[in-house]
Amino acid sequence: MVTVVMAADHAGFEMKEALKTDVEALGHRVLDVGTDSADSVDYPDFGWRLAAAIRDGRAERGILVCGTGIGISMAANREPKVRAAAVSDATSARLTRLHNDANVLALGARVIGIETARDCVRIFFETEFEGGRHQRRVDKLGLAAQGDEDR
Ligand SMILES: O=C(CO)[C@H](O)[C@H](O)[C@H](O)COP(=O)(O)O
Repeated sequence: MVTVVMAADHAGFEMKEALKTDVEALGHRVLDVGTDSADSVDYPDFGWRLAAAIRDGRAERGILVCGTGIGISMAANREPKVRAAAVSDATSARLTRLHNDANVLALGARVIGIETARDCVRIFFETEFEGGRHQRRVDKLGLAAQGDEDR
């Protein structure tokens, strides 16, 4: 069992509410940091709230929902401890666990339906990180951009 922090903007509110029961049915604890209605809000505020919970150790995993999953994951990924993947299909949900050790799943309520979202959530929690060559690459994700200035 892990604690899963969940956050959404107004576009993702309804999907976040629906997915809470899925997360609990998988045996995890939900920490809901809003939003709490379909009233219009700014997605960065909720991406940041989720990121703070991961940063402070109040949650090990997270789920984000906005219209596309993109804006809210961009905001959360400002925190180095967050590896949020915006995903629209089961294969991406599986591969982002296997290869990226994603700790946050970001979904788009205006892009996918609830059944696809449910599949992504289940696979996200069922799939273990593969490690090996992927560990070196994941370690680099925690660093500021750097490298060869000549190219
Ligand atoms: O952040 C987004 C795009 O990546 C989300 O889709 C937002 O939910 C969207 O921008 C909100 O738009 P709205 O017109 O204010 O509902």
